[in-house]
Amino acid sequence: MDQVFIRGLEVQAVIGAYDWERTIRQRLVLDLEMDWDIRPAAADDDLTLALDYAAVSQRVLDYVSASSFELVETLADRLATLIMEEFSVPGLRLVITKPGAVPEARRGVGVIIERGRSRA
Ligand SMILES: Nc1nc2c(c(=O)[nH]1)N=C([C@H](O)[C@@H](O)CO)CN2
Repeated sequence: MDQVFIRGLEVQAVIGAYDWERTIRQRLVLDLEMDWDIRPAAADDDLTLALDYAAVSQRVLDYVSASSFELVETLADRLATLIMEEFSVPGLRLVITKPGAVPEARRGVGVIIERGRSRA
C-alpha cells in the first residue's frame, strides 16, 4: 500500500503521569505513516483526491496541543482513531517520542503503534 507520511512533527502538550508533569507542557515529536492509494490523486493531479498531509498535520497539532493525558499510550491510541475516522485512513503507523523523559536516552523514549493493518 502507498503511504503518505509526516515526520518530526513537534508539539507541546500536557503529558505525564507524575504530579509535576501536570503543571507543565512538554515537547513531543510525532512520526506518522498513513496507508493511502495515491494513484487516483496522481492520475488527475488533484489535491482533493489526495490525503492532504498539511490538513492532517494541522489537525494533529490542534488535538495534541489541547490534550492532557498521563500516558503516551493513551495519546497515541486516541490520535490514531481520530486520524482514521476523520480522514478515512485505513491503516497507519504512529511513533510518539517524548524526548526529555529519560535524559540518558539520547534519541528519546515513547511508543510505536500500528492500527488497521493486517499482520502478514
Ligand atoms: N510506557 C510508558 N512509560 C512511562 C510513561 C508513559 O507514558 N508510558 N510515562 C512516564 C512518565 O510520565 C515519564 O515520562 C516522566 O519522566 C514514565 N514511564
